[in-house]
Amino acid sequence: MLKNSKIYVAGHRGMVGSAIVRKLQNEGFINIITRTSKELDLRSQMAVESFFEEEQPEYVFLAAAKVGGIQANNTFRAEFLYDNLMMEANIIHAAYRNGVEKLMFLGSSCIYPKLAPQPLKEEYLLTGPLEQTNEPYAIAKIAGIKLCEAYRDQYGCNFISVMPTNLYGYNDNYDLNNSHVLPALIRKFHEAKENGAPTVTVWGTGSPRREFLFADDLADACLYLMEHYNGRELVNIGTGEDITIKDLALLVKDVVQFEGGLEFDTTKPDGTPRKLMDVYKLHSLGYKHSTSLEEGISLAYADFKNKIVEV
Ligand SMILES: NC(=O)c1ccc[n+]([C@@H]2O[C@H](COP(=O)([O-])OP(=O)(O)OC[C@H]3O[C@@H](n4cnc5c(N)ncnc54)[C@H](OP(=O)(O)O)[C@@H]3O)[C@@H](O)[C@H]2O)c1
Ligand SMILES: C[C@@H]1O[C@H](OP(=O)(O)OP(=O)(O)OC[C@H]2O[C@@H](n3cnc4c(=O)[nH]c(N)nc43)[C@H](O)[C@@H]2O)[C@@H](O)[C@H](O)[C@@H]1O
Repeated sequence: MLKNSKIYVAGHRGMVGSAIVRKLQNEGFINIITRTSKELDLRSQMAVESFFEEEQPEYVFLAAAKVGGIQANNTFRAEFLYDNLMMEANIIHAAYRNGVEKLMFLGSSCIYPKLAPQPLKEEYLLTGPLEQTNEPYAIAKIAGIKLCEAYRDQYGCNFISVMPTNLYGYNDNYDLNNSHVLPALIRKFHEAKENGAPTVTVWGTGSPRREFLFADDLADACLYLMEHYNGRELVNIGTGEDITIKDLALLVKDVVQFEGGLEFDTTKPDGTPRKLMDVYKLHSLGYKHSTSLEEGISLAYADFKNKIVEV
């Protein structure tokens, strides 16, 4: 990408999209185009085609999606399947029709089978049944991967797919019903501390393991791979380290300096027991994350506190 290349970041207001825009700006890219979902509903094929015909982007980061944690995925199953299918199909097809130089599709670690061997290698895709709570979302993401592969095979498009692990960071979603675990715990511990509550409720048993990558590190990896990777195969993006939900909760408790206890609500689902990414390919391509979980949680917590002050 040249500094004046026309780069479209779909989903620029989201946690990942905003991190990618921040990284592009910091690297001196001066021709970044964006649209909010109100300006451009990516589920509309006509609107997406008109946008691409008019703007003719050269590079596309496809970071727009219907995104949420385990409860949101399990509640809004139709929306997670339909919205994500429509957005990716419209953008990928319009990118092909308008001769986009290169497109990056963002999938997710939930595409891998629920009980696949750990750590998850890219070739484990479609080798077993998926986790039920986020199967619609995972199916949509797998369809996005297959679209990129098929457009490469049939039309020679340079469309690449990357699979991020669980993410957190600036501009995260802190809605307790729809968010992922880490932002939810940050908010719960903060509010418990402020309100003098004796305990914080953690969903599930606390025994599942999860891997967490700081969103700005993901953005770094996305730019690195957009510049250096042109392959057909998936690339996992993660830290290669995971932690139990219970130990994560204790870590957040310490960062927030909450002095009460934990309670576990086992009426809530645990989801996949473990989904640790094998990051050998990413590392062999020359990229490794830089933000530790402890440091990242402190940064995310500071951002959360700034946001509630803003409100
Ligand atoms: N967060 C994670 O833990 C995680 C983990 C793995 C992979 N990912 C992937 O990373 C990408 C970004 O995730 P995120 O956490 O940044 O999500 P996010 O914060 O919820 O942002 C999603 C973005 O998508 C846009 N969007 C949603 N529906 C749209 C529509 N119908 N038309 C146009 N834009 C629409 C939203 O735009 P507006 O703000 O303008 O409405 C928003 O900016 C997604 O592909 C997700 O699957 C996320
Ligand atoms: C990367 C993302 O992974 C997601 O799966 P997944 O990690 O289970 O999604 P999370 O919602 O982050 O849940 C991870 C684990 O944390 C537990 N957990 C504990 N307390 C909480 C809480 O207060 N809120 C939430 N949300 N969880 C909590 C939850 O039960 C589950 O075992 C997929 O649903 C997404 O689609 C995406 O793929």
